[in-house]
Amino acid sequence: MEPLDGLDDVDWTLLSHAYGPALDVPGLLRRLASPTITADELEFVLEEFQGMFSQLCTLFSSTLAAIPFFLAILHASTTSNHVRSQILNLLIHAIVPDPAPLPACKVDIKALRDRIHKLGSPRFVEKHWQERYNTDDVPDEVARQKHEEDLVWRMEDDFLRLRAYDAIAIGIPKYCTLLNDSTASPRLRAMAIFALAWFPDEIDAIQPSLFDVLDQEQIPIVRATACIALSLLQAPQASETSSKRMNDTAISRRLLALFDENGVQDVIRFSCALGLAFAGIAEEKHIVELLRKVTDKTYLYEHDPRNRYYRYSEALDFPFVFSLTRAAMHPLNAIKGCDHPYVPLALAKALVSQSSDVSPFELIFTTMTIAFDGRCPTKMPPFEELTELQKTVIRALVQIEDLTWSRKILHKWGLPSEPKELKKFTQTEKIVIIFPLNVVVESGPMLSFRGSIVVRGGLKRGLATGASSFRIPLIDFSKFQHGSAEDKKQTADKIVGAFKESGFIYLSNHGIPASAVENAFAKSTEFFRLPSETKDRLAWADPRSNRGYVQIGRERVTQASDAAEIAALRATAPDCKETMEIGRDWDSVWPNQWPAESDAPLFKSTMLSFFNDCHVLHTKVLRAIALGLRLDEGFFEDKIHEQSHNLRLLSYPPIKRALLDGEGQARAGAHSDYGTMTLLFQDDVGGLEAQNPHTGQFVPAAPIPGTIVVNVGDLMQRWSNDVLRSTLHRVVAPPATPINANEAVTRERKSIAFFCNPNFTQEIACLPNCGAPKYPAVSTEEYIVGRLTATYS
Ligand SMILES: O=C(O)CCC(=O)C(=O)O
Ligand SMILES: [Fe+2]
Repeated sequence: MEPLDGLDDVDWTLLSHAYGPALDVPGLLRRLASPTITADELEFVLEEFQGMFSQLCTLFSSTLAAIPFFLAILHASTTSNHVRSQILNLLIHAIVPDPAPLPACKVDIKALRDRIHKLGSPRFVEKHWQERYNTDDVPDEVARQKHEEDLVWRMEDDFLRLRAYDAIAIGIPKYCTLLNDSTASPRLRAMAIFALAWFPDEIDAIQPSLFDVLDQEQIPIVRATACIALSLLQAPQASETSSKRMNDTAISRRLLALFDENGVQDVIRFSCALGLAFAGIAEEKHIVELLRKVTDKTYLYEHDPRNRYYRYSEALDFPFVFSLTRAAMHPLNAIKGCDHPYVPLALAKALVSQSSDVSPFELIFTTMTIAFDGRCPTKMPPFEELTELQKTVIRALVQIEDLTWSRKILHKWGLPSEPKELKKFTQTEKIVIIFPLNVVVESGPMLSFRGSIVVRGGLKRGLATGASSFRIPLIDFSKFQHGSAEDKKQTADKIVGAFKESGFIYLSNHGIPASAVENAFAKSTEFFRLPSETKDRLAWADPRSNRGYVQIGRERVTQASDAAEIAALRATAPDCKETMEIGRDWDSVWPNQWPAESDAPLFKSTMLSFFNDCHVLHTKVLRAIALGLRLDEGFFEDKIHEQSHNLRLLSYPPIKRALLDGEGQARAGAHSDYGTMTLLFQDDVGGLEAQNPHTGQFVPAAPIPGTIVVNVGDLMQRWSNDVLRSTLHRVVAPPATPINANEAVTRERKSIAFFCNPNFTQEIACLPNCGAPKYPAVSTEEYIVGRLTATYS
């Protein structure tokens, strides 16, 4: 049979993908099946499919229709190894939006089947209607039908995912035969193993094939991939009771034995440790193995896909992980310092010696979390009341040069972020870091704590594998506000799709008049031109208020020319910017800090009106998010109406190029925002960049006139159970203009950010339709105040 028999029997005009009707799908499939496809053409075709099918993490009718043809091409003898690997990658991304080596990333097929089954049960629609409207009445026929349509629409994603899952599962025997097909490349074998990991219901059929890989495979990374796949296969689905014992399964026994095998390669030992951590049965030696990867940049360096990222290449790296370090970090996060004190100590040591490739921000967070046994005290006790472990960790923090973007974390723990203040807190004039346990991870810990770690919670940031392109889509919001019902749903899906994938969108036709934005920028510019003394009188004073003028970077930096002075300034003030923070104006406790009307005419009224415009737009975007998550459109309304937002005017002064050339220097270092979402208005200078979570690369979010950049914040990521992504971003300097033979100056930049928050008393517990909760519920206040207090000190 030709692989594409039947392609023309499908009416592709009736089907759609992310970019509209699926008319181009048959042509692309033909090109993919052609044995003479060129490398460039293949790259194009794959990128198209990637975008259409999995870019938005949403399934489309054409995805389903294309699956049998993908399987046929996979089977065809004329298909190259490379195309086969790529097909496997596409197929798995269609059913597992974020395939990473974590049980939490599995699709919960059992729950999916249950949900769909329930919809068909007698009188389900009526019962659901009665619950929804809290009534004992019976819906009339029109109401019933409308409710049923609505339910079906809400479950469309579930239907498609389950059908896609079943369609892709048909290929399992084929994926298994690839494992000992002598013509299959190592990369293809690794991809086939990766594909097999997502079908726990078929574990009986798959396990023997993967055990064969452990016995016979020669290439270490392929064997290592099998270790991870096996542990994922046996990890319980979220809806199953986690009491399923995994310490005495054939798989766990295999991994335990392999870990200890003489002469086994590091990458296999590491993968066994990861697998045992999933199973909740990691012992100290396994934890140490994971710790080693986090604290030693060079360990397994050559195996880390992050260091050898080739798009669509046949390079042999882990199909599962984007970064081995991040994979290792995840189980470590669940450890308690009282059980395993060597873990936070080793992490603190890595922080000070900069021997980890994890950002200080994340490393501090994890180190502190572990040192405080997973709890963040509501009030930091006096230093002398802390445990020795906690003292050592905090003393280590004093040694870190750049704490700028770690302020949020330090404040969360009630610690001052100024190095001087922090030093004072530790009461040691001369800071000597003592690592009392002489933590040398390489040679194993000095203490012998026995215990296991349980993998809890989810993935902080995506570890999606494979070649995923990063787009910040431009979305026409008028289609949501004024379009047909269908337009509205599609726009909501696009927004949610993009928030799942990149966490960033551009919004055009957003409804805030251009004149309002222009006025806000004009008044902001006038404000920052005021003399320093005038601005200083409005100084930001209290973190709970989070209102007022903040001068962080200091204009001094731009004038400094003496090398020693520059170095000193760099150490203390890497971010060169000043800001003005404005909150809701009717707060009885925390008044805004307004300049006198005579100093800044119309500043207050302009900003208050802009605050309101932004609040209104943010409620509309949240309506779109609600729809896109298949919630009631008004779901968020009563959770956000108190307007606990923060309007921030930003001004980045012109700066000599040399000052921004140093390593890590940026106008604003990489960070994520902490609220639900941020509306960002920027001038035409540029410099904003968002991090592609798949590759770690920063991608410019260049200014597009008339649009607003909207990004998801940490609180929304947590609220949505990691379904929506809070993406790291930063501001770098655009090209500089030479001012003389030796020096160049970068233009000044203005931006306005509107940070949106829920009501402070709102409980943030996993939203409906977002999977099994990974995080305990917290109130907004509990979550944010620690971070809000931290904005600047
Ligand atoms: O100035 C910008 O464009 C971004 C500022 C930002 O990301 C922030 O203040 O959180
Ligand atoms: Fe930001």
